[in-house]
Amino acid sequence: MYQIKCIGVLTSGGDAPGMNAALRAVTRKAIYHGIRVKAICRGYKGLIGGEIREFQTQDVSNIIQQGGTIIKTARSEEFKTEEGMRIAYENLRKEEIDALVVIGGDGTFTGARYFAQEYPDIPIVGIPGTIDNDLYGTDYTIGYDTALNTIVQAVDKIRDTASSHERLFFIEVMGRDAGFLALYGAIASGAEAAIIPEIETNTDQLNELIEQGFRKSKNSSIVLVAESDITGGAIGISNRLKEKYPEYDYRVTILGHIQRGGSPTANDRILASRMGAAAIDALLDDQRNVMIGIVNDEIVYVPFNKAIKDEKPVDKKLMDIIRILSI
Ligand SMILES: Nc1ncnc2c1ncn2[C@@H]1O[C@H](COP(=O)(O)OP(=O)(O)O)[C@@H](O)[C@H]1O
Ligand SMILES: O=P(O)(O)OC[C@H]1O[C@](O)(COP(=O)(O)O)[C@@H](O)[C@@H]1O
Ligand SMILES: [Mg+2]
Repeated sequence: MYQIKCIGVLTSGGDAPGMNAALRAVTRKAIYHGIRVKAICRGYKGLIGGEIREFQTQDVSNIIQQGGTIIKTARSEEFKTEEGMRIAYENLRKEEIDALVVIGGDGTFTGARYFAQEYPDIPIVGIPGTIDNDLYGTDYTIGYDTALNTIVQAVDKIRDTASSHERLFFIEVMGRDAGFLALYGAIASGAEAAIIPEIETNTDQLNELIEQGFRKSKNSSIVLVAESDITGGAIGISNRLKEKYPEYDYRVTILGHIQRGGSPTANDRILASRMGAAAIDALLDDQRNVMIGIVNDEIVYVPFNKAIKDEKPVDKKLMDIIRILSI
């Protein structure tokens, strides 16, 4: 069996609270096992650019509570090319890195999978770091819980104005093409509805809300809308409302990047610590091209192709909960 002597670690794609906690766990667990650690700055972009430096245990001191990622992140078009991948591989060889831990989302794992096909001698393990929670094979991704809590805090504040002015608010949350933040954010904030891309009857959802529920017993309403071309986002939905029901006094709030920042919650720190340690265990166990997942509180290994390609289902019954609890 080939023994891993040095790993590279990078964060890639959108930053997520808890990425630093994962970086800390990967670094310390590797060093604990006598493996050297090299941090690659700015994701695949920095791998191509050779932005690589060795980390000691003190390099990850005092970061468990910090949002963002101290080793920076980036989205790299060059890594999608043959030439970009070749340069990346040469840099790994030059640095004597013989395995890679990538912390990111579906795009990061797609890149890792193609890279592994081209250069199979470098085992890669992925850690799911994205607020979107859109990866199959894991109940949670790092950053999702923090983003959800940020959404709830923001909606609580907006509700003050909604109820004082007796207004309807459409609040857009992130998620790319996934509705987890909108759906669970709606339940946790007591919103009257969630409009998510996984349920394609958005017009019906809007009509149902307005005709059956809205303003029967309340003078204000909050609707969480997942960003997506399918939903049209909060602006798209509100434009449709304006056409059909011009009498409503409504406002649109797009929460935007506040959802990506801030100190990670205890849950995200624990998840990141467990997943970071598990990534090193996986490499020691000769695993390759797998994402670390968590299912029913147990660590699992999910092949990259499954994590990326398989649809992660949302529990549509939760829409009923929102509807029933907002009568
Ligand atoms: N098809 C691909 N081939 C090679 N690399 C890819 C591919 N898709 C994504 N990547 C790499 O992964 C990076 C991060 O992906 P992105 O979708 O931006 O974020 P996330 O990993 O958070 O989903 C991209 O900037 C690119 O460098
Ligand atoms: O910050 P950017 O580059 O505008 O990207 C916004 C996108 O990144 C996210 O915040 C996180 O997505 P990823 O984790 O896939 O990068 C999405 O919810 C959002 O659509
Ligand atoms: Mg993604």
